[in-house]
Amino acid sequence: MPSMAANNLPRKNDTCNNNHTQSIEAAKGDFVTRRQRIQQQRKSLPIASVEKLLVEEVRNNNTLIVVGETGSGKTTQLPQYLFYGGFCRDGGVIGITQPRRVAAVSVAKRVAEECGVALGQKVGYAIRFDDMTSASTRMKYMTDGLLLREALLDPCLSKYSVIIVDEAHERTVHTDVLLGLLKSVQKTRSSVSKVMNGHAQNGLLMGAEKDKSFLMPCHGKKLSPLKLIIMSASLDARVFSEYFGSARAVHVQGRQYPVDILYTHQPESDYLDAALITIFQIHLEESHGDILVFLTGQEEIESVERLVHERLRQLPEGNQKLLTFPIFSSLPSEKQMKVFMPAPPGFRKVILATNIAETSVTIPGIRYVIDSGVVKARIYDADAGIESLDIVKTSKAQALQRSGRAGREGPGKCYRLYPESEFDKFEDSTTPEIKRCDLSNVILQLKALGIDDIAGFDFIDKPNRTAIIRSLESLFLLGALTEESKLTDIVGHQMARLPLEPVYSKALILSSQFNCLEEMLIVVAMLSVESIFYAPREKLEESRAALRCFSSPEGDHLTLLNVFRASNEFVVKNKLTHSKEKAEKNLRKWCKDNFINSRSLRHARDVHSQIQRNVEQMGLRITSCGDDMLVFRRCLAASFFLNAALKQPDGMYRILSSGLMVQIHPSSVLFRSKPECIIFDKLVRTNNNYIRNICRIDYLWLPELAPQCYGLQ
Ligand SMILES: Nc1ncnc2c1ncn2[C@@H]1O[C@H](COP(=O)(O)OP(=O)(O)OP(=O)(O)O)[C@@H](O)[C@H]1O
Repeated sequence: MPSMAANNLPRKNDTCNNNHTQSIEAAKGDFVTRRQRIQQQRKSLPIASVEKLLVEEVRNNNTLIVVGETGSGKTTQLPQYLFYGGFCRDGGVIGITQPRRVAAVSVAKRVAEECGVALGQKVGYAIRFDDMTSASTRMKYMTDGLLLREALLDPCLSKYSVIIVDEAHERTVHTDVLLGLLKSVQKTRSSVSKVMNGHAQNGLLMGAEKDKSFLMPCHGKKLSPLKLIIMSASLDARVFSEYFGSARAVHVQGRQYPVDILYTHQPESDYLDAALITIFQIHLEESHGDILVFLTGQEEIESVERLVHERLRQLPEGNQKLLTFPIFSSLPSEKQMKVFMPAPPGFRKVILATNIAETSVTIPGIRYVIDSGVVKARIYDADAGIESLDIVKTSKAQALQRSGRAGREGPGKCYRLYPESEFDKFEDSTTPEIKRCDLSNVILQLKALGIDDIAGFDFIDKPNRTAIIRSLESLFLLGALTEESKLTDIVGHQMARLPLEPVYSKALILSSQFNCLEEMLIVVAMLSVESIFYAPREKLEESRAALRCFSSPEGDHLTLLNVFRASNEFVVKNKLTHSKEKAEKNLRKWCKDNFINSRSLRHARDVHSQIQRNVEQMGLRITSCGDDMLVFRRCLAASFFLNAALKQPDGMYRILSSGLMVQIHPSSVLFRSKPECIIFDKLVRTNNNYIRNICRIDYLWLPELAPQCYGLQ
């Protein structure tokens, strides 16, 4: 792989700089200083000294793999180099995909600032339900899932001249599907540009030669070949290069600042406690600088947050200047963005994050990283046909990314809460998600893109065959596919349009026939967020009493419905008598009094509005079943029948579709009453196989409502 030596010296003739000279001169005071500092910082990035070389490489190669250390400047700089290198000259857009929303938004903001433009003009972002782009946007940051959805409407991705797939090493399921799709689009566009000089066949052109089923309607558009750049800090360039037909790979050398890595001597039995101790060790002993802690999920983050506050109260006042900021995927975007705001003078910020802050993001002020060494990952048991979220060790690549979040503005330190010998045993890279997840959603999306031969699709890593078959089976049973594995005319297409897990989409579609879509919208929204209830250890009895006020003997779904409706009533009453701010404050208090997680409830309310818009656009009728909850439970049984389970003499449950033995999670309102037959929403594996979100059903409903699965044949 050729290496590009980088030096940190400022260069002459920085094009972007020249273009900005006028605006810099016009600006005053702080603004000028900040702009100058940013431009200085840009020039000192390792990637800056190879700008021209990189632009030449992209000009000469349709596909390029770019590998560079964390913080070398790939994500923020390369799109600008290409913009000024003329790649948008004919109105083409440079699309940069990120695996995560927070990265797409925060990097776009930074690049807009570097270019001295308003966000949404030359530089913009687009994530699900939030489009900050305009006709003049030429550098567009987005999630990889969003670009996949764009491909549904424009299979040739004709507005893009360049697509950069960033953080490809993460190998999320969306990244992998996108890579296969882009490879195909690239071939199609190359043939279109050739054919345009000759003949186009009814505007339909063949995609990848291998994938004969992939016909792409390009409507005789004049298209230039698509430039594709695959980018990452820790990427096995060879795998990607081979996949793209020996594509050229370049390595940008050099990192910005050193990061000291510190390990524990012994393995830690409780990483949460270890994280807490390390936070305070840094806070009390180390010089200024903010702290970023990697944990596995919302529950852990919120419990560490509570413990930090408790310990702070025990410290002398002078040492209490520590502020906590959580960040996890289900936190509303504007709350996520709070982590990027500087701490007030004299205060230190501690950010408690999941792996969503692991790649691409630069959080200003971070000097210390605490890495728990674990992550919550999707694991699919193809034999049982069940996906679960398990806590697993990170890979070396992930550990590297985590430490890379320090040392972006100055030298940093990374505290790994495990011994070095354990790090040596980590896998080099994370197993691609496509090899360990339920494929139903991917298959639905591919089918909607017109790709019928799933096993024949050119995946960089083929998913497990049993997993494909399992997912095809469950989509068939849900009514999304015909026996020939084609998308069904109505249900299949409707399910593909909804941005939800297939079983949730099915529940919404069915509920409109059962006349309980109003209730199902609420329940699907509440199921889409993590932990609505919280039960602090020291107030266990009070929190249980609060839960009893909402709980339904029929199960958790109806309990969640009661919570949502009670909160709605409270909001409506409050809106009449109070200002918006006061009403929101009151709702937070109501949540606190009732041991309800106000963040989660707010997120559920957002999801509810979004999916309500979706179903209205699809023309589904939103009606209510009123007090007839039997209808609603029957609708749940008709949708979640693959998750039906029967009580065994020992109080365990057997999942009917797979035979797997499971237990009701203690947080369920049905934990004690243990009905004979139930449906559940999720399987969580700890030491036991726990099922969560349970609803009581009648066993005899199953052959009636899901004869395709339980019919007597
Ligand atoms: N929002 C920001 N605020 C301050 N500095 C920033 C910001 N975003 C980027 N930078 C600076 O630009 C540098 C390069 O960031 P960039 O995201 O382009 O690097 P990268 O090579 O893509 O790294 P990674 O692979 O870790 O995402 C950072 O190290 C930091 O110094």
